[in-house]
Amino acid sequence: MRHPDAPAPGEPLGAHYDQCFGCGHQPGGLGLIARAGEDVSVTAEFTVRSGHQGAPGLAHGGVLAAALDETLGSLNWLQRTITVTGRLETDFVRPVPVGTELHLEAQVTAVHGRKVYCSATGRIGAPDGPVAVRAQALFIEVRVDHFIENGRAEEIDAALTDPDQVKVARAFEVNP
Ligand SMILES: CCCCCCCCCCCCCC(=O)SCCNC(=O)CCNC(=O)[C@H](O)C(C)(C)COP(=O)(O)OP(=O)(O)OC[C@H]1O[C@@H](n2cnc3c(N)ncnc32)[C@H](O)[C@@H]1OP(=O)(O)O
Repeated sequence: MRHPDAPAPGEPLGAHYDQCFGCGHQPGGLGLIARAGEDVSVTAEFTVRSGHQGAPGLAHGGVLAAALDETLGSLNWLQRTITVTGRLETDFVRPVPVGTELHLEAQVTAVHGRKVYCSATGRIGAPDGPVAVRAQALFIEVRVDHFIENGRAEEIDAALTDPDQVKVARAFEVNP
């Protein structure tokens, strides 16, 4: 399951796309930073900012689901495949105040053909802090054509001519 050329445990994974809401450099994004873990697992952190609020002083549930989704999506780096979220089931266990550093971890639990089953947890304040959110997810392996055929032409054209982006696509897809 873990690809032999996967980043070593502890290695930062970087952004799969600079404009990504989760891991890219978007001013209103999550700014989530993920690292490779042991086997097929990752850890990640993101700090809840005022622009992430739903109720006063608390993180929006959709933002927390996005953080889980992004962390789960980072598992792509360890498998060297491209997968997208097919199903994401989320448990919101505790409210998460603005200013919280959320510590996330995710792992692959099973693979059946193109289907990758995985789970994730987000904890408040520390890797062993109280559990705030949990997710069970199904990711489906796709080819790079999934993006080329479905993405807006403007961004696709820019991505395909960006050497850094092409390098990322190659790092995910062993047989492009
Ligand atoms: C230039 C590129 C750079 C690299 C970019 C990296 C990006 C990384 C991004 C990471 C960012 C973070 C992550 C994000 O935010 S990813 C963004 C959010 N996700 C999406 O946009 C995905 C939208 N959905 C689709 O495109 C299609 O539905 C997919 C591709 C998922 C499947 O359609 P496809 O036609 O291909 O396959 P299939 O329908 O034959 O299904 C195949 C199998 O899967 C099973 N199944 C499917 N759905 C479900 C479900 N909901 N529950 C249970 N099972 C489900 C299905 O029964 C079948 O099983 P079986 O019959 O074989 O047993």
